[in-house]
Amino acid sequence: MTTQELVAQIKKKKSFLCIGLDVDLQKISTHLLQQEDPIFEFNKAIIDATHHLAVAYKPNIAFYEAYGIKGWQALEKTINYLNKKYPEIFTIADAKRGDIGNTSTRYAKAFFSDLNFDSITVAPYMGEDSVVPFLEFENKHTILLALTSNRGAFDFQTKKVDGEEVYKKVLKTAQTWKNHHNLMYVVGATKAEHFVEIRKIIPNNFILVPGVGAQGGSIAEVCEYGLNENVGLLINSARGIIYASTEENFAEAAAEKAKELQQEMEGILAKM
Ligand SMILES: O=C(O)c1cc(=O)[nH]c(=O)n1[C@@H]1O[C@H](COP(=O)(O)O)[C@@H](O)[C@H]1O
Repeated sequence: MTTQELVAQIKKKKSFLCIGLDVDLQKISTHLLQQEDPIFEFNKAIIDATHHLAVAYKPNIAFYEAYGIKGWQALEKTINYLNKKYPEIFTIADAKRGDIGNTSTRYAKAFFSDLNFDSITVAPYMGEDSVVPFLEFENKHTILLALTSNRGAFDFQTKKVDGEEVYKKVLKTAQTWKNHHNLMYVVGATKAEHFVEIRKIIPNNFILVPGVGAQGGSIAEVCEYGLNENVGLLINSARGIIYASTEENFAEAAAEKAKELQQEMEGILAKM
């Protein structure tokens, strides 16, 4: 998917909501456990109930790998379902990969060619040659971790090297890489006060913002300095939406929660 197509979808739906599909069999409605593939049935119900309110879905791969081959099959069915039934949706494989170039090439093949995701999250720690194999794919997007939502973000990312925070170095350096227009970045919603500085370095790139809902981040605070003229934000919530109810009405409850967030976003977009 091109960035222009993503922006068009955001404007049409008046939403920049990304729903995290982080499925935990211990949290889903027990009636689904009798199904042959409860993970996929859960995702399908959530997607069908919320696709008009969200522009992106982000399955975190850990939640599938944790169930072995069955989890991987459920992931494959989920991405195939999204691509076939809702091709306008932007899909994110939250895999946080990155290795020596030869190995990153295989990760890129797995998520872009085989599974056909539009994007993947990648850790920048191993540097340029670990990221470029992802960037080489036309109309696929590499979402580089910059300033993450967790407490550990302060262990390395905000430490200064030569007078500058490491996460700022990541943002600046990655902008010099080949095909850097295929880059998006992750900045946690819990780090809203950093968006002024971040937008000075990357005024144009999309930023994936996890951490609203269960982690306590605020959409309004992120938007105050995070928006750009193309909107430029994808705000993700997983647990806050998909476990709004753990009963049989889980999909309707997820849709209600997603609608709340979409309406907040619509109000913000109306003021742009
Ligand atoms: O890359 C991510 O998506 C990510 C980066 C980050 O800094 N913080 C973060 O929470 N995430 C992911 O975003 C999702 C957040 O889920 P909830 O806290 O349930 O909304 C999880 O899949 C996390 O792994």
